[in-house]
Amino acid sequence: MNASPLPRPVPARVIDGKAVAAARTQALAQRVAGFRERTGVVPGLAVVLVGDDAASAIYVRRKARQCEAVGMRSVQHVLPGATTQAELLALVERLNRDPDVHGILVQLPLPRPLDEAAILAAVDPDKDVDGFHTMNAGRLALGRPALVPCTPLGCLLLLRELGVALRGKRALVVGRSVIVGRPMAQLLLMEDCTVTIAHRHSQDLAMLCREADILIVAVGIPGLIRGDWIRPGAVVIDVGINRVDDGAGGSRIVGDVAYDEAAHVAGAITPVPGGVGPMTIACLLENTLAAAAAIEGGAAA
Ligand SMILES: Nc1nc(=O)c2c([nH]1)NC[C@@H]1CN(c3ccc(C(=O)N[C@@H](CCC(=O)O)C(=O)O)cc3)C=[N+]21
Repeated sequence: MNASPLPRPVPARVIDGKAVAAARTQALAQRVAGFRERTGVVPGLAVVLVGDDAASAIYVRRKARQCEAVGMRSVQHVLPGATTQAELLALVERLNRDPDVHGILVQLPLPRPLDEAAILAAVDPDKDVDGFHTMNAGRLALGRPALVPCTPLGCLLLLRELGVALRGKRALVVGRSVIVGRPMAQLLLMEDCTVTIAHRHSQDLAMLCREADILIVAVGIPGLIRGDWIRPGAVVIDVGINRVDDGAGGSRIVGDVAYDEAAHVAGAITPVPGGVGPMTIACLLENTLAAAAAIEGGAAA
C-alpha cells in the first residue's frame, strides 16, 4: 500500500540577531552623533566588574569596545574579588554623582558575600541602563516609560523585526527571572499578547508550549524545549546560553531549545549563538543613549 506522503516540513526562518544588532548599532552611531552635535554631550557608560571571572571580563571588554564604536564614552571599573559591600556602594554612589556617566551597569552575578539587591538598589534609576532597579521594574509593570532590561527588549525588537502582528497572539514565556522572564511578559502584555508565564513548577509544559504562537524560553537548561512541543509555524525566541561538552574534548554554546528539531516545526527561530545575545548588547547601547537624553533633557533621536 502506498501511504499518502507526509507533508514535507518547512524549514523555519532563521532570525539573524547578529545582523539585526549590527544594523541597529550602525543607526545608533548616527543618533549618537546627532545628540553630541545638539547637546555637546558624549553619552557615557560605566561598567563595574567585581572579581576575575574570565567570561565576564570578555563580555565587559566587548561592551566597552562597542560603546566606543558608536561614539559613546565607556569607563570600566574592575575591582578585586575581595571588594567589600561598602567599597562597591561607594563606587556606585560616585558614579551616580559623576556628570560624565549616564549609564551604570554592575555585571552580575556578584561574588559572595556581596548583597546584589542592595547594590542594584543603590544605582540611580535614571542611570540604570540594565533596568534592574525597583523603580524601573515598577514603571514597566505599570506600563509607564522606563529603562527596560536589555535582553527582553532585544527579544521584542526581534519580534518587531519579523513583522508579525503581536496583538491577540498567545505568548508563552518560559522562565520567570527578574532579568528576562518577568520583564519579557510585561513587554508582551503591552503589545496586547495573551501572556502565560511558565516556570520550574509548571505542570504540562509541553502542552503549554504547543498552544503558543510566540514562545520565549529563558531557563538555562540546554535543549529543554523539544521539536514536538512547538506549535507548527510558531515564532521561537531562545534566550538560553549554555556551554556544553561538544563530545570532542571541547565545548560549544547551545540554547534552551533543541534547535535542529525545532527548526523543522517553527515558523521562525533564533539561533544560539547569533540570536538574542548580540541584541542584548545593542539594547544596552541604546539604553545608554536614552538615559543620556533623559538626563541632559535632549531628544534621543
Ligand atoms: N548587569 C548585567 N547585565 C547584563 O546584561 C549581563 C550581566 N550582568 N551578566 C552576564 C550576562 C550575559 N550577557 C550576555 C550578553 C551578550 C551575549 C552575547 O553577545 N552572546 C553572543 C556570543 C556568545 C558566545 O559565543 O560567547 C551570542 O549569543 O551570539 C551573551 C551574554 C549579559 N549579561
